[in-house]
Amino acid sequence: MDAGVGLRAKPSVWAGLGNPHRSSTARVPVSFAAEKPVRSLVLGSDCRSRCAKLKVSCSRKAAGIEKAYYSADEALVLKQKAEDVIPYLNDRCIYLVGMMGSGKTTVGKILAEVLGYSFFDSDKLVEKAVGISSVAEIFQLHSEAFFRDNESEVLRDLSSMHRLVVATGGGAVIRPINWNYMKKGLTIWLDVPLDALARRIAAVGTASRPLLHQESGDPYAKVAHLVHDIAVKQGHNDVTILTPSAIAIEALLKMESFLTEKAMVRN
Ligand SMILES: Nc1ncnc2c1ncn2[C@@H]1O[C@H](COP(=O)(O)OP(=O)(O)O)[C@@H](O)[C@H]1O
Ligand SMILES: O=C(O)C1=C[C@@H](OP(=O)(O)O)[C@@H](O)[C@H](O)C1
Repeated sequence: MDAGVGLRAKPSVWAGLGNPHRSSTARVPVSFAAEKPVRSLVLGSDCRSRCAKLKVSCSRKAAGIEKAYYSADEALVLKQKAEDVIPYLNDRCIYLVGMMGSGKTTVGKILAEVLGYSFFDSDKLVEKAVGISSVAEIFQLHSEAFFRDNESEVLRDLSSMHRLVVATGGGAVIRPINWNYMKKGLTIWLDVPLDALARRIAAVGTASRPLLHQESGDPYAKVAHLVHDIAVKQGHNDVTILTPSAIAIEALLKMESFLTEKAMVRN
């Protein structure tokens, strides 16, 4: 079942999902379908493809929130909001999508922690699947297409699982098939203005993000249109500077609002 939910954010407040080229109206593309629980999976098991195999156990693991400090007050709100949303989630997976540096990993770890979900970074799963330790090297030794093939395999396999928060790669939205996989859970788009993205990436360097590393000049010029294309299809939202925990709280609020609305429509 496909669905979407909208939110209007105050201009100075982080919102969520969508198009950085448009302003403060927010829209969260959310979709779901009933699934059977699966405890483990084989990633990239299709021998017809060029994708490698990887067995991933889906036991709960520490999310590892190294940098995402939040106050005791925020921790309380996070806990409370998570408790509100959990009954409506029905163990569905949560996928974070957004540009490189939009905070998918940082926010995803917080969400996983407070929801009691397992956190996965799809880039890391691709690295494991192909046995190469960085995305940059995968691009160098193979190609972007090879990386994308494996990314789709990973997302396909994750889509049969439950209780995961998945930080997808910035380019995962390029392939429509990936949206089909992500539709089985809730998809949250973190929309961050390009200048803020550029500042964050400049702070950490582009070595781990080969798409940006290859570019001279403004590294976002090449990929910004992708966000626009998806935003047109999915709606948009606005994000200004807020802490990762504030963003996680907002994401929980959006999920709750969407899921309770759906429950009311059904009843
Ligand atoms: N809300 C935020 N405010 C400021 N910096 C952030 C925020 N969220 C993430 N960051 C920083 O931006 C960089 C990229 O974040 P990350 O979570 O790795 O993004 P992604 O997984 O989308 O590539 C990291 O250095 C992270 O600490
Ligand atoms: O999907 C992509 O095109 C990629 C996303 C990046 O990850 P983040 O979105 O986590 O920064 C990084 O691994 C690399 O540049 C490839």
